[in-house]
Amino acid sequence: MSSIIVQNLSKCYQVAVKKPGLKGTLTHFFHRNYREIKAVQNISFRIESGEMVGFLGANGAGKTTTLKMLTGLIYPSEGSITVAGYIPFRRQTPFLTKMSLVMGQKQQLLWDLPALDSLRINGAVYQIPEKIFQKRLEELAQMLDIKDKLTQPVRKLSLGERMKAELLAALLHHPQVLFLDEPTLGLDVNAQATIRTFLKEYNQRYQATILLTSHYMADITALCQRVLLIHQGELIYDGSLEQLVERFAPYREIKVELANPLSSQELAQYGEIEVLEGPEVRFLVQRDKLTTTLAKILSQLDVIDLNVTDPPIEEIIGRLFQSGNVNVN
Ligand SMILES: Nc1ncnc2c1ncn2[C@@H]1O[C@H](COP(=O)(O)OP(=O)(O)OP(=O)(O)O)[C@@H](O)[C@H]1O
Repeated sequence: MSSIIVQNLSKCYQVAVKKPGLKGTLTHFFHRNYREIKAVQNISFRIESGEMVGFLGANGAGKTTTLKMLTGLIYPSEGSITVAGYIPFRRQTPFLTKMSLVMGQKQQLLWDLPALDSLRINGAVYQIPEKIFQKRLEELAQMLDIKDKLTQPVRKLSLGERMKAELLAALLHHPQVLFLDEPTLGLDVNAQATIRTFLKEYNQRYQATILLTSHYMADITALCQRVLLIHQGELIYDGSLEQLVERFAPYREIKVELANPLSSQELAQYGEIEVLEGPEVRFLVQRDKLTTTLAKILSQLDVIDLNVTDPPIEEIIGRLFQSGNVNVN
């Protein structure tokens, strides 16, 4: 069953344009000129219940705008959305109890109070009975390993601890659909990994549908088999991450350990030399030339060890962000 259905969704922002200087300010006061920003343009996709999908795009591509429309914070200019069977911008109570939005750069916990107080407020807002509240608190705090920090004022928590407490607050009412906008932003590698493990466990334990944006590809590769790629407001890819990498990694890396070192002149015929250190050499080879190059290396050189790897995924995605040159499946 589809948990999120988006059809021909668009969002245009009207932005007032003001000329510089006093004259510009006065003119602007009496007569405003507007410019249109097409933040999201005619995008359609479906996400099944329990799926965890990555939402990728460069800065300003339209991710947050889409998430805001999916959670009913802003109206779409055109198109339709259904989330857990509801139309988000109507903001009906049953809809609000079925979903949650966590933004890495915004917080809902009250700064000067212990997180537990904010959690209690959320418990009351969502009308969670005391027994269930205690049970969920215990369970989520344990999964997030944050129990002993909940009585401390939020301002005294580290960034990672605060993010864990934010997630706890967002999940107390057990939403079926979870929207995450950069949940690991600014966290160190260990804290990122903890959040990732938690999200995976939460998704599996409660079959929650999760749509996640992150600029850290490690989050996406660890959590999402499927990705949506948005470029200048348009959906340019909807499919598996694996296929995306397969199709758009233009070259592969061959790492070879030779029995005897050879000069770069002798090795140049096998591919572009990336690194040459004694008997170890790394070549960059076009994907379509991989098999012939491997055969040539193995038949002509005295090889002790050889392995083939893809270029880093950040590099592939970064290139796609720049070119936007992908066709939607
Ligand atoms: N409230 C707004 N008024 C006018 N323009 C806006 C508004 N919010 C976003 N935009 C513009 O819409 C476009 C999409 O912005 P959006 O925040 O959705 O991108 P994003 O993919 O989330 O980027 P980032 O990764 O930097 O957060 C950008 O050009 C942005 O400047």
